[in-house]
Amino acid sequence: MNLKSYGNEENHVYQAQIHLFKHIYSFLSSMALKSAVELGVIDVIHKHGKPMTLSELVSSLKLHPSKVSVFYRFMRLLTHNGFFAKTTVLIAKEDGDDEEDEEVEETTYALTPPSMLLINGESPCFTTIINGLFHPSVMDMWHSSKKWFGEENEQALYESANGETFFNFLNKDSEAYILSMFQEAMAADSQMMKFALKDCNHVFEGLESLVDVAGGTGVVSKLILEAFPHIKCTVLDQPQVVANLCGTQNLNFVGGDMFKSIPPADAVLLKWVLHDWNDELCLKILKNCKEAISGKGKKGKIIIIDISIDETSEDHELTKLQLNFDLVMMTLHNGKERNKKEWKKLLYDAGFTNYKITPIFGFKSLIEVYP
Ligand SMILES: C[S@@+](CC[C@H](N)C(=O)[O-])C[C@H]1O[C@@H](n2cnc3c(N)ncnc32)[C@H](O)[C@@H]1O
Repeated sequence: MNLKSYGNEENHVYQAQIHLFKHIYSFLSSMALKSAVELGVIDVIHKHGKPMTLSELVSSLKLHPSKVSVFYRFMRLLTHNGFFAKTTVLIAKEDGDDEEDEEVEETTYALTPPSMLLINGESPCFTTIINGLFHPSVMDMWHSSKKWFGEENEQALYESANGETFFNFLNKDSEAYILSMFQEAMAADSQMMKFALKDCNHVFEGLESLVDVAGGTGVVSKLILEAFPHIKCTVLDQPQVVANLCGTQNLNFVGGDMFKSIPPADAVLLKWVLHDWNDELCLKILKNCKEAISGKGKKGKIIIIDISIDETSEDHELTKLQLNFDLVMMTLHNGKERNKKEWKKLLYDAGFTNYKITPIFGFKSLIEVYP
């Protein structure tokens, strides 16, 4: 089978080349975004409080004056990709004589909603996800993928390439900043819950207690408590994650191991947790969750927030993002994003009898599970 079997029309060949090159070159868009974050372009425009001209940006960012034209082209791609919005303004140009100053047209760059998610100090801020995903150990592992595909073991690509698991790398003392960077990235995503909570209030109504399993620094629990202050929330995570965290009257941090046991409650929340693990380990977690809610009989519930891949969706870009997430989970720690059929099997295998999947968190879904 070759291109000729599709006919010789030029259009086919050109379209094929465009498709191919789009994918080969797509990493440049990611890299340009990473550089924009590193340079501080987004923070500088945010602090300026209004759109900035190219020369204002070059001077605020302390770029070398010889880089003005390359910086313009860099901003051109990022603007095309939707991270900056361009407007033209008239700026008075002083010409030194007594005559009225001449006005010249200049382009200014403003932030857009996607770049506003990358402002340091604002909430949510996703720069830590960029720093984490583009860490050299994560980027470089891809050079070992051929070796990895030839190996019999069950190591993730990250471990095969770097000689240690991704979670070990996060937990290493010498890399403490990496663990806090990861926790910050998770916390940023959790902040997004505040936009969706109103759509899923019904899920938390009537609950007296909730365990946020692998709940990190407790951002989601705190948001739930803002809406439902009477719920007794327990955040269970690894001892080193919760060691220095202070609870409140209704928020309790517990260091433990979700594979061993989970404190009892009316409901268990698993946000962005099951996608980290293979089916065998997810079954262990889910069975412990089932045990934790057993005191509530048929009324206990598990609330899962994770991706449910929909390959039939007409939103091709959304599905692509979900499939990209699946590769991140697969290569970093043998986790996986699941489609509807895979969720059904996993939940029934864990002994649950009833569940409902609702896509309400952008690319993620709310999955309500009952015994
Ligand atoms: C992807 S993060 C999700 C954090 C949080 N649920 C959120 O959405 O922000 C996964 C979490 O699992 C925690 N974790 C890993 N192994 C664990 C274990 N055996 N018991 C409890 N928590 C664990 C990690 O420390 C991390 O906080």
